Amino acid sequence: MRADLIHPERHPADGGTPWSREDFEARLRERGRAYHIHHPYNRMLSEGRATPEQVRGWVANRYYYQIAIPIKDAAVLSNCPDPAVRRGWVQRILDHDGFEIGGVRDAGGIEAWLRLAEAVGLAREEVQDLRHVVPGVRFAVDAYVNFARRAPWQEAVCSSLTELFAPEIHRQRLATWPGHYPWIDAEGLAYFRNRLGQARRDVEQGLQVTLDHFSTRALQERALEILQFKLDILWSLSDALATRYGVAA
Ligand SMILES: O=C(O)c1cc(C(=O)O)c2c(n1)C(=O)C(=O)c1cc(C(=O)O)[nH]c1-2
Repeated sequence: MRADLIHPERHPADGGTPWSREDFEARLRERGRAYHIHHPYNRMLSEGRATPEQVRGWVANRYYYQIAIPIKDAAVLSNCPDPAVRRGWVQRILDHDGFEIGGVRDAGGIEAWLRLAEAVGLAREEVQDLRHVVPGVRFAVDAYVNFARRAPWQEAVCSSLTELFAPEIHRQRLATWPGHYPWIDAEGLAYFRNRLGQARRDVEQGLQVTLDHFSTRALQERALEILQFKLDILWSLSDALATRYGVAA
């Protein structure tokens, strides 16, 4: 992990005039230009140039990210002393792990991802035992979880803000995959549909915490670095997939 991400004291205490909330948010959103939606592996997937093996490789490897997310969110909770923030944040764990409360049952995002895996022709067992997960994906995802464990909780919250850009990539899959990949059972795409609403709610909370906490110019610049670190994690994950499965020109 980059030393400056775990040692905030290496940044100057006063980096100048703080940006307004609107300006700061606009700068965070502007980082979407480096989102993995622009990675060649994702472009291949969304433009219909992926083989079944390349689709399956992506789904099986992304499962490792899916199962890491609630562990990451539990790390945020464990570092956060504010019950009001925890009350909102705990919902993320339920979103992914599912729940059964008062007769209401939701199978959760990990189960939805396994259904996606089956829809693309993978057996649950070969996804759950992680046999397809390549080292670069493991390292990238583990870096995210480790950052959330060790950083102040507000920084871990900030690192989740790639979710600002996630609804667009989910919408892109919903719009393009059925036409390009008719061999995938459309029911398997439910994960992406479910995330549209969940990500919007997540982003509201994550953005609130970030805009409140990173209030000096030096902190705001640090927030941008943290977001870039997370963008790099997702980009590296796709790089590792491209190395393993190739990218069609
Ligand atoms: O499919 C994607 O491209 C994508 C990206 C991201 C992201 O930007 O981190 C998330 C998700 N999906 C996702 O489904 C999800 O639940 C999620 C949680 C988080 C997070 O950092 O807490 N990111 C993402």
